[in-house]
Amino acid sequence: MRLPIILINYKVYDNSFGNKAIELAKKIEKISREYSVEIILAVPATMIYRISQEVNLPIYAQHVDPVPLGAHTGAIPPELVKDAGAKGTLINHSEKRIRADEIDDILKRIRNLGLESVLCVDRYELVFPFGLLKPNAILIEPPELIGTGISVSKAKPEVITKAVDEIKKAKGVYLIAGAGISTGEDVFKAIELGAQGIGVASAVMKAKEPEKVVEDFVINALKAMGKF
Ligand SMILES: O=C[C@H](O)COP(=O)(O)O
Repeated sequence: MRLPIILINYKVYDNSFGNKAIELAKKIEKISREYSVEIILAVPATMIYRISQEVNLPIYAQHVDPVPLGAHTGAIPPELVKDAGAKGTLINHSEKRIRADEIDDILKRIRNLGLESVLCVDRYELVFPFGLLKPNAILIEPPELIGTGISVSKAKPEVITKAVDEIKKAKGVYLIAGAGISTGEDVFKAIELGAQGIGVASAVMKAKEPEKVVEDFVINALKAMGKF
Protein backbone atom coordinates (compact mmCIF):
# COMPACT_ATOMS: atom_id res chain seq x y z
CA MET A 1 0.00 0.00 0.00
CA ARG A 2 1.22 3.50 -0.81
CA LEU A 3 0.35 6.70 1.02
CA PRO A 4 -1.97 8.50 0.83
CA ILE A 5 -4.42 5.60 0.72
CA ILE A 6 -7.45 6.48 -1.37
CA LEU A 7 -10.04 3.72 -1.23
CA ILE A 8 -13.17 4.03 -3.32
CA ASN A 9 -15.89 1.59 -2.34
CA TYR A 10 -18.14 1.01 -5.36
CA LYS A 11 -20.81 -0.62 -3.13
CA VAL A 12 -23.73 -1.58 -5.40
CA TYR A 13 -24.90 1.65 -7.02
CA ASP A 14 -26.33 1.58 -10.53
CA ASN A 15 -22.89 2.43 -11.93
CA SER A 16 -21.07 -0.18 -9.79
CA PHE A 17 -21.47 -2.95 -12.35
CA GLY A 18 -21.40 -3.51 -16.07
CA ASN A 19 -19.79 -1.16 -18.57
CA LYS A 20 -20.44 1.94 -16.45
CA ALA A 21 -18.27 0.45 -13.72
CA ILE A 22 -15.46 -0.18 -16.17
CA GLU A 23 -15.67 3.30 -17.67
CA LEU A 24 -15.45 4.77 -14.19
CA ALA A 25 -12.46 2.58 -13.32
CA LYS A 26 -10.68 3.78 -16.48
CA LYS A 27 -11.26 7.43 -15.57
CA ILE A 28 -9.95 6.77 -12.07
CA GLU A 29 -6.92 4.97 -13.47
CA LYS A 30 -6.10 8.06 -15.52
CA ILE A 31 -6.09 10.21 -12.38
CA SER A 32 -4.02 7.62 -10.55
CA ARG A 33 -1.40 7.79 -13.32
CA GLU A 34 -1.46 11.55 -13.65
CA TYR A 35 -0.83 12.15 -9.93
CA SER A 36 1.16 8.95 -9.26
CA VAL A 37 -1.28 7.99 -6.54
CA GLU A 38 -2.50 4.50 -5.82
CA ILE A 39 -6.30 4.35 -5.82
CA ILE A 40 -7.91 1.20 -4.48
CA LEU A 41 -11.27 0.19 -5.94
CA ALA A 42 -13.42 -2.12 -3.80
CA VAL A 43 -15.82 -3.51 -6.36
CA PRO A 44 -18.71 -5.99 -6.34
CA ALA A 45 -17.51 -9.61 -6.46
CA THR A 46 -19.08 -10.07 -9.89
CA MET A 47 -16.94 -7.23 -11.28
CA ILE A 48 -13.54 -8.16 -9.85
CA TYR A 49 -12.45 -10.15 -12.88
CA ARG A 50 -13.61 -7.68 -15.52
CA ILE A 51 -12.30 -4.56 -13.82
CA SER A 52 -8.96 -6.12 -12.93
CA GLN A 53 -8.53 -7.10 -16.58
CA GLU A 54 -9.24 -3.55 -17.76
CA VAL A 55 -7.26 -1.33 -15.40
CA ASN A 56 -3.98 -1.32 -13.58
CA LEU A 57 -5.30 -0.37 -10.15
CA PRO A 58 -5.48 -2.42 -6.96
CA ILE A 59 -8.89 -4.08 -7.09
CA TYR A 60 -10.38 -5.23 -3.81
CA ALA A 61 -13.39 -7.33 -2.92
CA GLN A 62 -15.91 -5.60 -0.66
CA HIS A 63 -16.25 -8.69 1.52
CA VAL A 64 -15.19 -12.33 1.71
CA ASP A 65 -17.10 -15.07 3.44
CA PRO A 66 -15.31 -16.67 6.39
CA VAL A 67 -16.14 -20.21 5.34
CA PRO A 68 -13.77 -22.95 4.24
CA LEU A 69 -13.73 -24.23 0.67
CA GLY A 70 -16.39 -26.91 0.32
CA ALA A 71 -20.15 -27.18 0.52
CA HIS A 72 -21.17 -23.54 1.06
CA THR A 73 -23.62 -22.58 -1.64
CA GLY A 74 -23.36 -18.94 -2.69
CA ALA A 75 -20.32 -18.23 -0.56
CA ILE A 76 -17.35 -16.21 -1.80
CA PRO A 77 -14.33 -17.10 0.33
CA PRO A 78 -10.97 -15.31 -0.18
CA GLU A 79 -9.50 -17.96 -2.51
CA LEU A 80 -12.20 -17.10 -5.06
CA VAL A 81 -11.64 -13.35 -5.08
CA LYS A 82 -7.90 -13.90 -5.44
CA ASP A 83 -8.54 -16.18 -8.40
CA ALA A 84 -10.78 -13.49 -9.95
CA GLY A 85 -7.95 -10.95 -9.79
CA ALA A 86 -8.41 -9.17 -6.46
CA LYS A 87 -5.35 -7.74 -4.78
CA GLY A 88 -7.10 -7.44 -1.44
CA THR A 89 -10.39 -7.19 0.34
CA LEU A 90 -12.40 -5.16 2.79
CA ILE A 91 -13.45 -7.08 5.87
CA ASN A 92 -16.24 -6.36 8.35
CA HIS A 93 -17.69 -3.30 6.64
CA SER A 94 -20.63 -1.81 8.57
CA GLU A 95 -22.91 -2.97 5.78
CA LYS A 96 -21.41 -6.49 5.80
CA ARG A 97 -20.29 -7.39 9.30
CA ILE A 98 -18.72 -10.69 10.22
CA ARG A 99 -18.53 -12.08 13.76
CA ALA A 100 -15.63 -10.78 15.86
CA ASP A 101 -14.42 -14.36 16.47
CA GLU A 102 -14.16 -14.94 12.70
CA ILE A 103 -11.96 -11.93 12.03
CA ASP A 104 -8.63 -13.35 13.23
CA ASP A 105 -8.96 -16.53 11.17
CA ILE A 106 -10.07 -14.82 8.00
CA LEU A 107 -7.26 -12.25 8.22
CA LYS A 108 -4.68 -15.03 8.55
CA ARG A 109 -6.17 -16.79 5.56
CA ILE A 110 -6.17 -13.59 3.50
CA ARG A 111 -2.54 -12.96 4.42
CA ASN A 112 -1.49 -16.52 3.57
CA LEU A 113 -3.03 -16.06 0.14
CA GLY A 114 -0.88 -12.97 -0.38
CA LEU A 115 -3.90 -10.68 -0.39
CA GLU A 116 -4.11 -7.29 1.36
CA SER A 117 -6.80 -6.50 3.91
CA VAL A 118 -8.61 -3.38 5.07
CA LEU A 119 -10.49 -4.15 8.25
CA CYS A 120 -13.43 -1.84 9.03
CA VAL A 121 -14.37 -0.76 12.55
CA ASP A 122 -17.11 1.51 13.80
CA ARG A 123 -15.36 2.95 16.87
CA TYR A 124 -11.89 3.88 18.00
CA GLU A 125 -11.94 1.44 20.94
CA LEU A 126 -11.61 -1.41 18.43
CA VAL A 127 -8.63 0.02 16.60
CA PHE A 128 -5.93 -1.33 18.92
CA PRO A 129 -7.36 -4.84 19.55
CA PHE A 130 -8.15 -5.33 15.85
CA GLY A 131 -4.84 -3.72 14.90
CA LEU A 132 -3.09 -6.54 16.79
CA LEU A 133 -4.59 -8.94 14.22
CA LYS A 134 -2.41 -7.20 11.62
CA PRO A 135 -4.63 -6.22 8.73
CA ASN A 136 -2.78 -3.94 6.29
CA ALA A 137 -5.06 -1.08 7.30
CA ILE A 138 -7.99 -0.28 9.51
CA LEU A 139 -10.80 1.85 8.10
CA ILE A 140 -12.71 3.65 10.82
CA GLU A 141 -16.22 4.76 9.94
CA PRO A 142 -18.93 5.92 12.33
CA PRO A 143 -21.88 4.07 10.73
CA GLU A 144 -24.35 6.87 11.42
CA LEU A 145 -22.43 9.16 9.03
CA ILE A 146 -22.06 6.69 6.15
CA GLY A 147 -23.80 7.97 3.04
CA THR A 148 -25.01 11.16 4.75
CA GLY A 149 -22.63 13.66 3.15
CA ILE A 150 -21.72 14.78 6.68
CA SER A 151 -18.09 13.86 7.05
CA VAL A 152 -16.35 12.17 9.93
CA SER A 153 -13.61 14.81 9.61
CA LYS A 154 -16.01 17.63 10.37
CA ALA A 155 -18.71 16.00 12.50
CA LYS A 156 -16.57 13.65 14.59
CA PRO A 157 -12.90 14.66 14.31
CA GLU A 158 -12.23 13.10 17.72
CA VAL A 159 -13.02 9.68 16.24
CA ILE A 160 -10.06 10.13 13.90
CA THR A 161 -7.65 11.58 16.46
CA LYS A 162 -8.43 8.88 19.02
CA ALA A 163 -8.12 6.17 16.35
CA VAL A 164 -4.75 7.64 15.35
CA ASP A 165 -3.53 7.34 18.95
CA GLU A 166 -4.74 3.73 19.10
CA ILE A 167 -3.22 2.63 15.79
CA LYS A 168 0.23 3.77 16.92
CA LYS A 169 0.13 1.09 19.62
CA ALA A 170 -0.61 -1.62 17.04
CA LYS A 171 2.49 -0.74 14.95
CA GLY A 172 2.74 -1.36 11.24
CA VAL A 173 -0.99 -0.97 10.48
CA TYR A 174 -2.30 1.99 8.49
CA LEU A 175 -5.31 4.03 9.60
CA ILE A 176 -7.87 5.23 7.08
CA ALA A 177 -10.96 7.31 7.89
CA GLY A 178 -14.28 7.34 6.13
CA ALA A 179 -18.01 8.07 6.33
CA GLY A 180 -19.69 11.03 4.71
CA ILE A 181 -16.53 12.35 3.05
CA SER A 182 -17.83 14.72 0.37
CA THR A 183 -15.34 17.49 -0.33
CA GLY A 184 -11.64 17.99 -0.84
CA GLU A 185 -11.65 19.84 2.46
CA ASP A 186 -13.01 16.72 4.22
CA VAL A 187 -10.15 14.71 2.74
CA PHE A 188 -7.55 17.31 3.72
CA LYS A 189 -8.92 17.48 7.27
CA ALA A 190 -8.99 13.68 7.74
CA ILE A 191 -5.32 13.45 6.82
CA GLU A 192 -4.43 16.57 8.78
CA LEU A 193 -6.01 14.86 11.82
CA GLY A 194 -3.60 11.97 11.32
CA ALA A 195 -5.35 9.48 9.04
CA GLN A 196 -3.15 8.01 6.32
CA GLY A 197 -5.91 8.06 3.77
CA ILE A 198 -9.63 8.01 3.22
CA GLY A 199 -12.42 5.65 2.31
CA VAL A 200 -15.27 7.02 0.23
CA ALA A 201 -18.31 5.78 -1.66
CA SER A 202 -21.37 7.98 -2.26
CA ALA A 203 -19.55 11.25 -3.03
CA VAL A 204 -17.88 9.50 -5.96
CA MET A 205 -20.47 6.95 -7.03
CA LYS A 206 -23.39 9.40 -6.99
CA ALA A 207 -21.53 12.31 -8.60
CA LYS A 208 -22.41 13.57 -12.07
CA GLU A 209 -18.71 13.77 -12.87
CA PRO A 210 -17.05 11.31 -10.49
CA GLU A 211 -13.62 11.83 -12.04
CA LYS A 212 -13.66 15.49 -10.95
CA VAL A 213 -14.48 14.46 -7.40
CA VAL A 214 -11.72 11.85 -7.37
CA GLU A 215 -9.20 14.35 -8.75
CA ASP A 216 -10.13 16.91 -6.09
CA PHE A 217 -9.79 14.26 -3.37
CA VAL A 218 -6.41 13.13 -4.68
CA ILE A 219 -5.06 16.69 -4.84
CA ASN A 220 -6.23 17.40 -1.30
CA ALA A 221 -4.80 14.13 0.03
CA LEU A 222 -1.44 14.96 -1.55
CA LYS A 223 -1.56 18.52 -0.23
CA ALA A 224 -2.34 17.31 3.29
CA MET A 225 0.68 15.00 3.10
CA GLY A 226 2.88 17.81 1.78
CA LYS A 227 3.32 16.02 -1.55
CA PHE A 228 1.66 18.54 -3.86
O1 LIG B 1 -16.56 2.19 2.60
C1 LIG B 1 -16.93 3.35 2.47
C2 LIG B 1 -17.92 3.95 3.26
O2 LIG B 1 -18.89 3.16 3.80
C3 LIG B 1 -18.20 5.39 3.06
O3 LIG B 1 -19.42 5.61 2.45
P1 LIG B 1 -19.83 7.12 2.10
O4 LIG B 1 -18.63 7.76 1.49
O5 LIG B 1 -20.98 6.96 1.16
O6 LIG B 1 -20.23 7.74 3.41
